[in-house]
Amino acid sequence: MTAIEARGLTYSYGGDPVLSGVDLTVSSGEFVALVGVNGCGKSTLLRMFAGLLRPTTGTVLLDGVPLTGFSRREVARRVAVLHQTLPPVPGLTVRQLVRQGRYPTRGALGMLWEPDAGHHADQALDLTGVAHLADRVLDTLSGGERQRVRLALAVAQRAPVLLLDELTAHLDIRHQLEVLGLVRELRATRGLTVVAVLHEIDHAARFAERVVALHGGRVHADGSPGRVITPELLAEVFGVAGRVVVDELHGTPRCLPDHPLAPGPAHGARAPAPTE
Ligand SMILES: Nc1ncnc2c1ncn2[C@@H]1O[C@H](COP(=O)(O)OP(=O)(O)OP(=O)(O)O)[C@@H](O)[C@H]1O
Repeated sequence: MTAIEARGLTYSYGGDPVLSGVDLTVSSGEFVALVGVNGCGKSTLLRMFAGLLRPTTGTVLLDGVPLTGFSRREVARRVAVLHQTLPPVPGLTVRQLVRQGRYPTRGALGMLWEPDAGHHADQALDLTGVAHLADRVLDTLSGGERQRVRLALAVAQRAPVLLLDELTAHLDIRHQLEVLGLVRELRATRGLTVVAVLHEIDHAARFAERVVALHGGRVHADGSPGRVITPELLAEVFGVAGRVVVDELHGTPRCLPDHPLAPGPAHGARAPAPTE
């Protein structure tokens, strides 16, 4: 079943379009990695998937229904977003945030009416490895701790679609592997659909089953990591000459970037042949 579909999406913040004709279908239960250079529109696309931005033209469909047909609460029941920032509420603790942050389950008076809300929040804190931080005040947390709390907040929402932007920002290598492994596990155990912006191509290769590369406002490549992550992609999309080898342990591609290609005509050229 299709979870999210983008049909002919364009978006402009006022100047030249950032996205100009994005077509993308994400099936239920898929883990899709979005890759591309800084500023190519990955976050913009995720924000449109979450209903936070309206496309200039084109349509986003959730479960086959145009997003515009859902209220904000209905969207939030279906789609959880990893927020870029935590609310600047003085004195708010991690547990309070994750319990109260379950926006879609709130009643008219802003009270949590779902009997399991506290349990789900505590479970999300456990799952994301931040239970020990539950009583800490948000603004005392380190960057990496805040990042994992943001993930707990998204997981606590228990929406079937998880949109993750900058998931591994601020995390050390162990925590990067842990959160990516956790997301993969959630996808397997809860059948979540995951769309994640990943800057580390090797992470995309290792953890996602499908990689979508945005370039020039469109989908430039879309397929399994083995098909999409190639020296040509490094050259055409990232402007980098490099090699791609197969990681024998995981059977996934691994990039060995060598040097930036000269800007201009060289960008888009094929990467040089591997050297010894
Ligand atoms: N609110 C805004 N107003 C004007 N321009 C914006 C706004 N938000 C983003 N942009 C511009 O739109 C383009 C796409 O931004 P976006 O954040 O979607 O890129 P991205 O691919 O997620 O980048 P990065 O990898 O650096 O996070 C960039 O050129 C950015 O400067």
